[in-house]
Amino acid sequence: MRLRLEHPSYKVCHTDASKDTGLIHGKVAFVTGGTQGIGHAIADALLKKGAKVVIAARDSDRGKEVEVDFAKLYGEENVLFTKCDVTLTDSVENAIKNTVDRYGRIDIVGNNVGILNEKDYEYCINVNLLGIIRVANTAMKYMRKDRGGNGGVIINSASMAGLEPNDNSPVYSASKAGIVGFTRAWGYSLDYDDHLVRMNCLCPDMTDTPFIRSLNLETLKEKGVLQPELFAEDLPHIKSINPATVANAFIDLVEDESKNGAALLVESDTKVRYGEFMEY
Ligand SMILES: NC(=O)c1ccc[n+]([C@@H]2O[C@H](COP(=O)([O-])OP(=O)(O)OC[C@H]3O[C@@H](n4cnc5c(N)ncnc54)[C@H](O)[C@@H]3O)[C@@H](O)[C@H]2O)c1
Ligand SMILES: CCCCC/C=C\C=C\[C@H](O)C/C=C\C/C=C\CCCC(=O)O
Repeated sequence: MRLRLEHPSYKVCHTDASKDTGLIHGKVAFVTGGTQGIGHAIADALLKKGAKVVIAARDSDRGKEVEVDFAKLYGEENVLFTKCDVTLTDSVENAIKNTVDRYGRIDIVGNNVGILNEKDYEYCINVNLLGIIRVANTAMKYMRKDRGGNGGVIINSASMAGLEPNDNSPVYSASKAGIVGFTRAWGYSLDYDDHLVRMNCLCPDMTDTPFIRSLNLETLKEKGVLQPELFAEDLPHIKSINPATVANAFIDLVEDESKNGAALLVESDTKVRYGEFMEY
């Protein structure tokens, strides 16, 4: 049971689509897992602010549907679906190459894919942690200013579970804590002035997406979650966050150029704040 006190540094995060900070309008974004849930909300928020968005996902049928839907709203020149499985290096390289072939550059990465699977822990780490590293390292090659890119920002989807123990899912928690460490280490990189790529992460609490909606006693057992009965009982009582709130936090991390190596905690629809870490 978590004790959630009012924190003095809660901030208001709302996307003003008409405000042009010069960091999103006309820029090129690559969003993994962009066909549903948080990734879809991030893609939508970026398109609203005038970015060109490449949606990278495994399911081509769903991907093409989402491409058509977004094209109707934001113009077909501004959206592209590309097939991508984040566990496969060739697939990630191909998806990022498709992005650069179509739009000539990458400025923003929504590095968002993640799953829950305590049973097949190697696969879970492969998707959640190695997948994030694979996408970030591959995008970096095209984004780094010192390698011919334009700099930019990579935002990794971690979780509150990476900061406080999600006691039902230690492997998931470990993968997300790994993402927080990866992000913070990049944020401290001594050659930032050369590469000019910021890296931040999002740490949302339970968010109302197909991922969370698919959880019930049977699926929790299938995924090897600890004490599934206890958590299945809790699930209907949890108030999930709106994915649009998480997308607004994402936009904040892109537009606030002072943030590098930061973790933005989305605790509820009204409680968003930056994580505070020990300084040495
Ligand atoms: N929903 C939450 O409560 C919550 C809270 C905190 C963090 N997160 C994190 O946010 C991210 C998005 O979560 P969501 O709730 O929108 O999930 P979701 O399952 O609804 O969407 C994730 C998408 O990623 C895709 N995907 C899975 N494996 C893939 C692979 N190998 N390659 C490419 N795509 C793959 C899925 O098919 C799906 O389309 C995840 O990293 C998740 O861990 C979610
Ligand atoms: C009711 C729990 C069902 C199992 C959920 C499993 C994974 C969810 C992953 C999301 O990323 C959730 C995000 C944050 C949860 C973080 C910490 C939970 C701490 C446990 C508690 O509430 O006491």
